Amino acid sequence: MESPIKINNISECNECPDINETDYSSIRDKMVLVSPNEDQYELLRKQLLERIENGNGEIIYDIGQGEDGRGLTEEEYSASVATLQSLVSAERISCVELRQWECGNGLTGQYLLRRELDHTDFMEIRVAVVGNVDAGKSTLLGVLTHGELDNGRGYARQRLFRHKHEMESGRTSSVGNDILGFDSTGNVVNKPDHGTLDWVKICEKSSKVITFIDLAGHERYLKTTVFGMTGHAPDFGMLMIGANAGIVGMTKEHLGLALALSVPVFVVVTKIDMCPPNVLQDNLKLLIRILKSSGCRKVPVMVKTKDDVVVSATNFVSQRLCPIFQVSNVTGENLELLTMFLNLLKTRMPSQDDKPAEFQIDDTYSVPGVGTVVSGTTLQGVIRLNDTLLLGPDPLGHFTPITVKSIHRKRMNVHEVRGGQTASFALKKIKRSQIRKGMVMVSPALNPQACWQFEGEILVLHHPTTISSRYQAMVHCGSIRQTASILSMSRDCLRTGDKALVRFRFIKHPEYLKRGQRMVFREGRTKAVGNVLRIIPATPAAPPARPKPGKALNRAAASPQHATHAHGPHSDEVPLEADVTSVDSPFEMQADKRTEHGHRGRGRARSRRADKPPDPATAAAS
Ligand SMILES: Nc1nc2c(ncn2[C@@H]2O[C@H](COP(=O)(O)OP(=O)(O)OP(=O)(O)O)[C@@H](O)[C@H]2O)c(=O)[nH]1
Repeated sequence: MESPIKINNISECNECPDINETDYSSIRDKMVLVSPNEDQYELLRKQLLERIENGNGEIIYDIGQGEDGRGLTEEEYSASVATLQSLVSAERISCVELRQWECGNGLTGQYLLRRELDHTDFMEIRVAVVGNVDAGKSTLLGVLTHGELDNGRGYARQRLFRHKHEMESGRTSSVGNDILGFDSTGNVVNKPDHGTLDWVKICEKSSKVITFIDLAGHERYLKTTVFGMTGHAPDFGMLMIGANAGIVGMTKEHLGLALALSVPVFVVVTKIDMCPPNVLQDNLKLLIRILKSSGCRKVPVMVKTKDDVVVSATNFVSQRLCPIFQVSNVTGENLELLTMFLNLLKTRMPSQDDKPAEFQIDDTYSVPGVGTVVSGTTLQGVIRLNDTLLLGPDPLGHFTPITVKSIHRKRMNVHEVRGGQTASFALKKIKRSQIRKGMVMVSPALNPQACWQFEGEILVLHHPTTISSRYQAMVHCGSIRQTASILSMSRDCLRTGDKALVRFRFIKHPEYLKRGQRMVFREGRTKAVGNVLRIIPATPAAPPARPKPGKALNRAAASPQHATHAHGPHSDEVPLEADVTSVDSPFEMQADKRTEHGHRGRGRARSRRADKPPDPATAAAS
């Protein structure tokens, strides 16, 4: 079948590297693969290995595609496949046919080439799962990871809930992780034993592991959901929509969040087994209209066949494409298409091994027999056992040398971890209370600097009235989640749709930020998104002096409208650091109150979290 989107030549695919040093022009012709001479065979081999290296261990290889648009005869096609198989046979690379179709009078095809990794290594893709309450998020993850269908009454999700109140209410409240492993030929390796999954076994058998970041659908837990989207560095977002409920509640909010953070999104419409066809069609029409609207500017693609899966997975990294799946967790309809798509996803985060190491902390633990453990994402570089990194910033903006005692990836003991991979580190000689989410561990070569203040360019997506100086809201940036107040801005006030250059100041402690990072600034339904443009480094140990009241501040004091947005104990002056740290932001307290239920639950049930890192025994052994 002809696919709706055309890929004419493999060199147009995103994973194809720039070919610079070696001249591969003599093997570009599709006929070379049919019967290469010795030199051409060697060039083909070299090019293939280079492409796999640049593709982080896997590529999709096209056979029979050329400018004449004619494909190959059956004999030529078989000969090409035989050459390809011979090329990979000596290299521990698997070769699996993805699709074959007629093109002109001939045949063309696509093959997945994936490097077989040793049992301690695997590719890692993170998928944030978002969508309104009851869209079927936890159920789909239960079905995908445990291989058993749902009964439509909450059977499959039971395995994923982490807290007693979640079991009782059927609602997810925390950020949870579930994994789905694929071997080098694309088969799912998850094999639950009495309903539970052994993560280490899955990772050992996998060449690729998808980590689902299961986020809460209820508005009450939005703060946690935003944290999941920013702090867990997802490669992709999976937006779930219940077929008969359609686009309701938080669906648009979650889609907007993914767009704001430039996370490519695919949509999964669930419950098609229980939805009247006309309702499904109406909801799909609305979804397509929203995706195509000027706010989203996506190209929706209905995924109905394996061909559609391959085409959409190959073009997905472009961010414009938005594949839409229609599935049932009860009958299993179309779940094989979704699984195949997940198998073909590629990480968006290159490992950048040559750069100094950088790791952002998204959680901390105290594990009996092991000590303090931090979990998070390696943003760049390589971190090895016994490496000494700088941990910080502490409340004074200092960074402390810290030694990595053991490393776990998905609960599996490893010797090193690289950019794009999540990990947990056991640390020597530090108390858990000295570490908080949002801190980093970086190579001393980076000479890290903490900042109280930074400038960002922001776009206000929604605010009921006007935002002016001294307005306070929560800044989400990577795993940083802290209330910041606006010190000054390039405009008098900001309304929905306005863009401005804004200077922020954190109210509790300094943070480690980097230029170019995406940020979300939100409080309740108010939301602004943007980029960090300039960091104003703090002088360690000396809290910043009281800022001089500037133009914007005087204006704020003069205008009653501005004054309504000024929060904190001193409404017409920016308080000293000591003042603000002693009084929590009313907004943060408000937000905390909203998530109180979830937080209490998290505290109580922390030891039962599925993503809790080490099993004390194994970690201690390392
Ligand atoms: N008939 C049918 N029922 C489904 C399907 N998917 C989920 N359900 C049911 O829908 C209900 C809600 O599913 P959940 O997985 O808890 O929804 P959720 O999106 O995770 O909800 P939150 O955790 O609160 O965000 C459960 O009773 C599921 O059994 C489906 O494809 N078909």
